[in-house]
Amino acid sequence: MSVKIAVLGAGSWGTVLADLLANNGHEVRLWGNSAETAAEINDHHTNKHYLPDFKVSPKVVATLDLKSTLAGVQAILFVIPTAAMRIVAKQVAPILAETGAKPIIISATKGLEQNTHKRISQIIGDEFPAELAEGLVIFSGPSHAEDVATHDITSLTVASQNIGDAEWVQAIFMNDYFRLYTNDDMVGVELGGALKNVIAIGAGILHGLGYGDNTKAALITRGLAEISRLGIEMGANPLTFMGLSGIGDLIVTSTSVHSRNWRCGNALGQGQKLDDVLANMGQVVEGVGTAKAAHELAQQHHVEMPISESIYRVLYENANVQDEINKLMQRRGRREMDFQR
Ligand SMILES: NC(=O)C1=CN([C@@H]2O[C@H](COP(=O)(O)OP(=O)(O)OC[C@H]3O[C@@H](n4cnc5c(N)ncnc54)[C@H](OP(=O)(O)O)[C@@H]3O)[C@@H](O)[C@H]2O)C=CC1
Ligand SMILES: O=C(CO)COP(=O)(O)O
Repeated sequence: MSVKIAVLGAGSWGTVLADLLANNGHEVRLWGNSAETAAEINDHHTNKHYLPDFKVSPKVVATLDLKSTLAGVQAILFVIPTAAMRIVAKQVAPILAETGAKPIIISATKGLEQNTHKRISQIIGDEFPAELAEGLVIFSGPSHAEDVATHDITSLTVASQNIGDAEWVQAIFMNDYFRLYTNDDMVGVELGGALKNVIAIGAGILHGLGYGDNTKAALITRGLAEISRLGIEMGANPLTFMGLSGIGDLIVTSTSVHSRNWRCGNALGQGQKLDDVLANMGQVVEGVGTAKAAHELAQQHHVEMPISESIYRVLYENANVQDEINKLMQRRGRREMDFQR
């Protein structure tokens, strides 16, 4: 099966996924907002700012015009930062309405919207008619663009309320190094993908401070406990957090030098200022915005998320990291498997 697909977002993940789809035999248009990047991809088959050593398939066509990018496509893959999701969705929806096209919408974005705390599926639900939004497929799991670029074996989750749409997406992406599993738990898959970024900032902080492997394993495991606690309260299937979009993504993001969230935390642990770290990253660090949304959601749902709350205070209230670690260690003793509030 060969399909026509629009990939929206010419950053690191969008570029690698466009390349993978083109190599799978699909017709791919990669839309971005930078004329310079589009020219570089079309003329030199590189995107050096985002992926310095990567050669993009010459079959990927980079575009700047959204209307022509969307013409005749069977699927649209959003791969832009959470902060741009609603802005771009508002540009896409009227173009589809004008032509009556009904492509499958896919999102590989991981985050929660600032102020509303909405998941990506809820933003899509606000901006697109129900018949399109209901088939949305969420694409999530342990997958650094840098590793997929070198065809490292990678497994992900594709979640949809409409499992037939998830299976269609599974089929167009799978190849000998890329394996996808379907899931119908949108809440669990989306929350796992968003909230792990906050814990990954914490893992980076611990590394930057010189803590060892025991500490990092404790953070990851107790981080998963609090992600699960909020997720269960918000209607997720607890088992989803044991899957690729849960523990899988939490492990990769909390242990890899490729992770922007981990690198942000590492720099903070070494004493750098958040504003400087973000200015120097040159790429999105989703966990910073998500930490605020997680803090607000935890309060709203009366769920204890002590690690995420500490990271929130470090990021937004200039709290001292060592004081926060001490506070976490001095909490009263708990039962391990307590997923109640
Ligand atoms: N990188 C990875 O390994 C993975 C990333 N993800 C998720 O994918 C999403 C995108 O991440 P990633 O590709 O890494 O991000 P990058 O920071 O590498 O790139 C972001 C891209 O989005 C573009 N963009 C930003 N705002 C707009 C807008 N309003 N209109 C059009 N394009 C816009 C940027 O354009 P410009 O260059 O002009 O600023 C840039 O091309 C994030 O939610 C991330 O968590 C998920 C799994 C893996
Ligand atoms: O989600 C990711 C890997 O699965 C990418 O993580 P970072 O955004 O921290 O680089």
